[in-house]
Amino acid sequence: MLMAQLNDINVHYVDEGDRNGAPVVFANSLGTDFRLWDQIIPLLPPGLRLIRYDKRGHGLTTCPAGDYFMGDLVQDAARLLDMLGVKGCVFVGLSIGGMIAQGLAAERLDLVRAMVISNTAAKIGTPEIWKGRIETVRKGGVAALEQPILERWFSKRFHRENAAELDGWRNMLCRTPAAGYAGCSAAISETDLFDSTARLTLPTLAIAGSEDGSTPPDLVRETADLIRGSRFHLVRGAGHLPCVENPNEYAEVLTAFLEEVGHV
Ligand SMILES: O=C(O)CCC(=O)CC(=O)O
Repeated sequence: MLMAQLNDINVHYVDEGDRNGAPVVFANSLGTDFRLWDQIIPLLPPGLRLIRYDKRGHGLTTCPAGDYFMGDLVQDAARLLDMLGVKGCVFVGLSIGGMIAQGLAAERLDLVRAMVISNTAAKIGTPEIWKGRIETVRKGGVAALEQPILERWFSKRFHRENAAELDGWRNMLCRTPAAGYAGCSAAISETDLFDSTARLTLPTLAIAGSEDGSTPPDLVRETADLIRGSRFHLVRGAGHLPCVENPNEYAEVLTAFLEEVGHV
């Protein structure tokens, strides 16, 4: 097991593929760990260095008590990449992971040469929505929000046709520590990246899912439109986690982007 000892936390990560290859880094969504990308990794071209990690409060990474800030999450990513000696990666972030991507690109362009912002936005939800979710989770655990979250994460078709896999994602979600889910929710609640993202000029691919109940396509497109020259791809029939619902299409569009930016 790989654990990186950073400032105040230990981060669980995996560093696979070609250690001398061009680096691609993956950041997960709220309530998921780095297994989110399990189906994508084997579909990517050979020769890449593929790094995935569990953000604070998730997976095997330390789960501090209290509210987190987006700055903490961005610093964690930067410290991990510094520790691994990574420069000029393509950073792929989904939902809160996509917020981390935007924050990291704004602060550390030496680390990120291009980004994929998937099912995310410069601002997600409202402080009122997040306050309600945080209170519920701190009282009743993540399981108290399980049903509506799974409805936002996956299309109706996936719910109908993939009962066993859905159960696995439900388990991952419900086993997320309440403190980690609430801490990251507090970070999202306080985050509005509109101004800093509008100043970004790095190559960017935005991906949305047509059935996404958390970050609907229009919201993702609005953020993509802030970044000059960005591309937008809609995965039809998928919810908030298109890398799970349609890994082939997701890997295909990601590979095309990696080729376009000269990373493969
Ligand atoms: O998934 C995230 O990282 C945050 C967006 C969200 O609202 C997730 C959900 O629908 O529960």
